Amino acid sequence: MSNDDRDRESMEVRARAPGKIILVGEHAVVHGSAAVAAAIDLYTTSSISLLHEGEDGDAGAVELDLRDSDLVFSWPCSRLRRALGEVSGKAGAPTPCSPDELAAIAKLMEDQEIPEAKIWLSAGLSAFLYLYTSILGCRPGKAVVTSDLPIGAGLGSSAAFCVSMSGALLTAAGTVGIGGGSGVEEWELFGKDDLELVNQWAFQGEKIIHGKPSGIDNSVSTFGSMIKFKKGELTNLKSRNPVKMLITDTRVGRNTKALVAGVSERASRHPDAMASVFHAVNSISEELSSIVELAAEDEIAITSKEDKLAELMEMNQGLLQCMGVSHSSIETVLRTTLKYSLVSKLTGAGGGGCVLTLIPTLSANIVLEKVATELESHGFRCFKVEVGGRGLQVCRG
Ligand SMILES: Nc1ncnc2c1ncn2[C@@H]1O[C@H](COP(=O)(O)OP(=O)(O)O)[C@@H](O)[C@H]1O
Ligand SMILES: C[C@@](O)(CCOP(=O)(O)O)CC(=O)O
Ligand SMILES: [Mg+2]
Repeated sequence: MSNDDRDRESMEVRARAPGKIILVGEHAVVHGSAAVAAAIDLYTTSSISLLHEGEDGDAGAVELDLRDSDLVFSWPCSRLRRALGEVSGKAGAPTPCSPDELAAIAKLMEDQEIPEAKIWLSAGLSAFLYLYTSILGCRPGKAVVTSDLPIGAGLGSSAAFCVSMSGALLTAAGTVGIGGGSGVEEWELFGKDDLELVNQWAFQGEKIIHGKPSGIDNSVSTFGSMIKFKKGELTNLKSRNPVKMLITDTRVGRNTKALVAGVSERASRHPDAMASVFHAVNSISEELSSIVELAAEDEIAITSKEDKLAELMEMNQGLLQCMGVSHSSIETVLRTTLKYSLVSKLTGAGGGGCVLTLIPTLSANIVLEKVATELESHGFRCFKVEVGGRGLQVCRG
């Protein structure tokens, strides 16, 4: 074992990746339209510690500790090798998870006692096993995950999970680099090429969780800021006065994979009508991007920018209803905020989950308090987030 390998084994690597809001364009982005998303200051943090193989021939285990759920999962390395073969870990670009590999991972899930009420975790566990074994091989190690994000609520917890995990695993493997080792705990940023690589791995993880992701969530979680995203192409949107958003979590659980599949089914039943819907969403996203950029260059006044954003968000919400992804809880939030002349739209996959409400700069705090109180009286949870911040960050403990 080289000194570098020994150093890596004795060190814990932590990576944190933000959740996101989609301002406009969800679902349509899966079908090739543009969308606009921004990172938010709620993070998922993954840590990896590599462990030594036992002296007595015990190959050790791969452990995943999901702190927020109070659940620990463990797979003996010998069991992983039997199921997946002698995977040795991969330093470069990812190879997509093959159907055979996915079937083997599904079998490995059967060994775990996932509580019925938390069965949705199995998609995240499968993505973890794929990422861990593909990057590090079947060597022993321990991963710990914590998150500020509500899970399965439209704020991109699946992407933040895949990005932070890929970042931590690739750093532990020595594939992407940060200096580290100063003993002082501080978050560092990766270089562009390293971020690109992490993003490619995270996208493969998202595919296991979402089925057919557009890649917008993992991209904004990796690179941060506010972005326009279309067909895999990312444009950074400069934004001098970040928009202020109130987020309302309806607490109605839903699943992105099922909602994305539902929209695709509707599109195959009504191809022409849905193509027009996706086209309209594309125009909305393009217009919203231009307004954000003009405002960054002081070409339009802030109030005029906010009026335009509000109108475009309202139009996008109507089209999301056309796609069949709204929900009665979302409609309740829309009606409630409209009483205070505030515009809202669902964010993420919809079907429940979170709703965005644009907070104009000139709106009084008292209005914000009143609307939040009324929303919470319906059993919803409101919170304010900072929009457009940093993406993936890493620290060696
Ligand atoms: N911290 C986490 N630990 C384990 N699995 C997670 C975590 N965060 C997300 N996931 C996985 O992602 C799924 C939620 O993803 P998704 O339905 O896309 O909603 P969203 O990304 O909007 O939160 C969960 O059901 C789980 O499988
Ligand atoms: C519906 C979609 O546009 C966004 C899904 O976001 P979330 O997983 O609900 O946070 C799907 C995608 O773009 O991959
Ligand atoms: Mg998701």
